Amino acid sequence: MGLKDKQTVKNTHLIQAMKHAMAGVWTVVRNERNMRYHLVAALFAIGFGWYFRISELEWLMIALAIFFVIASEFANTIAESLVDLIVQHHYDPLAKRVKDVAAGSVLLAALFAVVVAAIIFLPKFF
Ligand SMILES: Nc1ncnc2c1ncn2[C@@H]1O[C@H](COP(=O)(O)OP(=O)(O)OP(=O)(O)O)[C@@H](O)[C@H]1O
Repeated sequence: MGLKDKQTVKNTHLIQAMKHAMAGVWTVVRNERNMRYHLVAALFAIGFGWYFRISELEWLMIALAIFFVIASEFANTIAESLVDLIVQHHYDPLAKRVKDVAAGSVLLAALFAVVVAAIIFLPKFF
């Protein structure tokens, strides 16, 4: 059960809903190249955090940055998919606007993550 089933009615129980949600997560990880870069960056941040024994507050900021980037990438994928569904790959200035703004939100989230990582880790290196 997942993205490939033909269900179009509401989920009837929690397990069914969870399976569809997990299929959604997997489809983003599998299909979005940028998502894989985000996950590698997150693994590095977690590795450095473990190595430098960062504080609880620093872990919270790293977790916030990681989830913010991932959530933005999901929103970006939703926007791209909806645009493609609506315009079917025909050029449309509004489609461009939606996709560019969605991509911009991922860029801003990634910048936030870089700033958080720099504030936490740069002093530990130098
Ligand atoms: N239907 C369209 N009409 C107008 N411009 C489009 C359309 N589809 C894509 N574009 C332009 O091409 C760019 C790339 O679109 P695409 O769907 O490949 O997203 P993407 O760059 O792969 O996003 P990401 O890298 O975040 O996965 C968009 O940001 C937009 O500027």
